[in-house]
Amino acid sequence: MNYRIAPSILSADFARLGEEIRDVVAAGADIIHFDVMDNHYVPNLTIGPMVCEAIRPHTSAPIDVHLMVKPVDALAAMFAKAGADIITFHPEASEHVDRTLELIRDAGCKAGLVFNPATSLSYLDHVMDKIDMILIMSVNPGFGGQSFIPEALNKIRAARERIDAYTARTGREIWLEVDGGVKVDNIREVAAAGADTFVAGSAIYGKPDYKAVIDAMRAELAKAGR
Ligand SMILES: O=C(CO)[C@H](O)[C@H](O)COP(=O)(O)O
Repeated sequence: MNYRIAPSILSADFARLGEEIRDVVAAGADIIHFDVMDNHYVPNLTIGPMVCEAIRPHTSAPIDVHLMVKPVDALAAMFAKAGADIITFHPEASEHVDRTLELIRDAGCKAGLVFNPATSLSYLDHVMDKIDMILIMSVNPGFGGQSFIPEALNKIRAARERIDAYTARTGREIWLEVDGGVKVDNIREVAAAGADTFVAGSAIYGKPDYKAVIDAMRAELAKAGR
């Protein structure tokens, strides 16, 4: 299994964002996870396309933009222009999920749907061909540093079954990302349930030695048995 670790810059020092991004990539991160909150869809406010554009020259690692915004389409287009590689959004925040997925892909990015703890995976039923990543939230969106909701493991297993059936039929890979409360001490269980891409904010940026955390996560992943 090809595992990917995606530090969430939500927990980085925003006053030194470029340096924080270079540091986690030097420490072994595969992807930069970029949380966009609008104080409407979620009760918090973070960063927009201008910040994405500003950090783009600081790394060649993929920038994975998680849109916690409503409406979605205008901002998705702006992030594609600002240098995002992957753009995910919450299906219930879009009036036309299929259209938003197409908009993101037509702009040259990978597209994905995000599922809150209480959102049904049935949104996937008719759009698998237009999805490159599924993101399962293991916390309610809006804040870093929350505890992992154990029921998310069942949803990860269900998403993994859908992906494996789809890949067996089409040969096309879809990434399965998990976000919220992922730490060294639970990443192995999350991987065993079927995830291949792991967002971690406070677990990485909350410690002084990013490499030690990422190495410890990889050591746990090596034992996951998938
Ligand atoms: O999307 C998010 C919150 O909405 C964050 O990416 C997520 O919670 C990661 O933070 P942590 O690893 O500290 O839980």
